[in-house]
Amino acid sequence: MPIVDIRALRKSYGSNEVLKGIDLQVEPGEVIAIIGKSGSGKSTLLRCINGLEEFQAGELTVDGKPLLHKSAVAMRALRQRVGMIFQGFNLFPHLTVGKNIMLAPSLVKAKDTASGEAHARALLERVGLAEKFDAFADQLSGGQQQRVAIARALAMEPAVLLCDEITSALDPELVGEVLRVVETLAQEGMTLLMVTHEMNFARRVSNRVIFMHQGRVHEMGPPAELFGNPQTPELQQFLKSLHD
Ligand SMILES: Nc1ncnc2c1ncn2[C@@H]1O[C@H](COP(=O)(O)OP(=O)(O)OP(=O)(O)O)[C@@H](O)[C@H]1O
Repeated sequence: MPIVDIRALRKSYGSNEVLKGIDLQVEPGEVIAIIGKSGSGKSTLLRCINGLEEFQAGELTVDGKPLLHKSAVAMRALRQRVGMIFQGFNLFPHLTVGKNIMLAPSLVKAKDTASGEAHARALLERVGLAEKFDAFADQLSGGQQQRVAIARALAMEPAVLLCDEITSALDPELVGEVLRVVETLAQEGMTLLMVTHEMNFARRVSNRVIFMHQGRVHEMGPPAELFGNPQTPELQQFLKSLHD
């Protein structure tokens, strides 16, 4: 059963139809890179999957459960299954790294503070920041903050992790440390959907690449095919534009 199953999804902002019938099945453990020009609907698609945006038509299920905006209970359950990391890290700057992670709902619910703290420390270890538990979030580099954001998302033990241009706000020398963490998660079997401008990463780590154009999945395939032998003029032009 796919972890994410999207059928004929349509989403408009007023009269502007931004997603024009998306079909996508994401299998467990798959790593999917979503590429395309600005405005093609990449972020909107991710935001629909985690329930941040309502859609007008189509079906979307996560882990077999339909996403129904009318049911608050269903939406809460869904949010716990879908982790999302953004370009901005969205940490509380004046709280410690440990406190930031312990604010994740699953850790707030931990039986006692000690078990919540132990879990938070283990998550920090996974992103290579064990020694930063007591540091304040705003004292970390952008790359470190993004790794904390990843640790916080992992606290929910999500069925799928959505990444929306998570390295775009970073200085170039900090990109690698964040991508390495994501690559490790991929190797560990995490299901990942990433909107990214990091084409080398997409080529190397993803199982499938989706090229979005004007609100549609315009081309989709294994990275070697999509990058090596683009079929449509739109993708050819997009790939060429990256080198200009
Ligand atoms: N909250 C909103 N209200 C109205 N229109 C929106 C909203 N969010 C996005 N849009 C419009 O939807 C379209 C798709 O936007 P989206 O952010 O999904 O594209 P994108 O491919 O992720 O672009 P980028 O790479 O620049 O992030 C754009 O035309 C955008 O102007």
